[in-house]
Amino acid sequence: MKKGIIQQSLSGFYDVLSDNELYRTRGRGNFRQKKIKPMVGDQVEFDGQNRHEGYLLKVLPRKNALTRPPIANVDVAIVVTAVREPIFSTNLLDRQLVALEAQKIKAIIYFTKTDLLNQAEYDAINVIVKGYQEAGYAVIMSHDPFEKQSLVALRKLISNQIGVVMGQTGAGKSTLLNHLVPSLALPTGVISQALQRGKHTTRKVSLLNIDNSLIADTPGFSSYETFDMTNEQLPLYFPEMAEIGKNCRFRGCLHLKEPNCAVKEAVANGTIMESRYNNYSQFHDLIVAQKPNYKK
Ligand SMILES: Nc1nc2c(ncn2[C@@H]2O[C@H](COP(=O)(O)OP(=O)(O)OP(=O)(O)O)[C@@H](O)[C@H]2O)c(=O)[nH]1
Ligand SMILES: [Zn+2]
Repeated sequence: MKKGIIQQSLSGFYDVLSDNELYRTRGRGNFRQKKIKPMVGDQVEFDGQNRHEGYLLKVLPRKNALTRPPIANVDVAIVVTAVREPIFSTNLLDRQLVALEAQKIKAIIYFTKTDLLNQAEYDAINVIVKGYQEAGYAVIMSHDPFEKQSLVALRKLISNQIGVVMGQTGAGKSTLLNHLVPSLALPTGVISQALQRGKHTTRKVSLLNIDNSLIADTPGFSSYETFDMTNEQLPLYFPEMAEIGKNCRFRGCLHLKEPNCAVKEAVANGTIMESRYNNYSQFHDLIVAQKPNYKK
């Protein structure tokens, strides 16, 4: 019996990385009965020899799991966010950040396509960048999106961890990974001018060796609808609101209609970004309307 990590999953096969070797395995028959669905990032026990098909014997307990992209046991996520092509939306960014907070995954926001902006547009995005930094997020943005300094900063933030690159299709996830490690030579797509979005060039989740880290490239999405949480949990997943919300008059304040709400005050005086608050309130209503209501 060996131990390893699922590096990729393809039509019923799981490639397991163990001591720098890859082993091709299949799930044991009883996985299906037990409703065990192995995921990339799973720590597993398996039987196998090189160049022979082996068997996954056991999936070890997960510390976390994302549904979109599907991956388990992630320490850090690089949220690749294009400032245009596809159009930038704080709403989509906040949806991803909430999903990451819920799974206790550290987020790094990496802006791409800044080379397509004029100075005034760049300055406008920079205000948003400052807002996210003040909310506690690591943000990487520069005029030249893949300049050395940005890549060095990113390397430091992901060093020695298991990570995932996520974001809209066409945002530049594979392009970023190719800049980090040119020998990867991952295929990259084109942006459809008509749809102003990418064409799903990356089709599977797979972990790649990047320096001393394992980072997954993942297929992009065009919308992000995952809210696996209750409306009471949601405010905890906006870290700046969770912090300031300690001063609200009511415990469990949802920062909506309650009086003496410290969060609403902070929005009014500009300490909390208005866009974050508006997104929060929209997500809150979406979760309440979600049927059946998600219960932990
Ligand atoms: N000008 C400019 N083009 C970029 C930048 N980043 C990516 N691109 C281009 O945008 C297109 C899409 O990039 P990809 O790296 O394939 O995007 P992706 O996020 O991996 O897309 P999916 O695999 O579909 O999820 C390619 O033509 C890239 O060359 C950038 O910072 N500036
Ligand atoms: Zn409040």
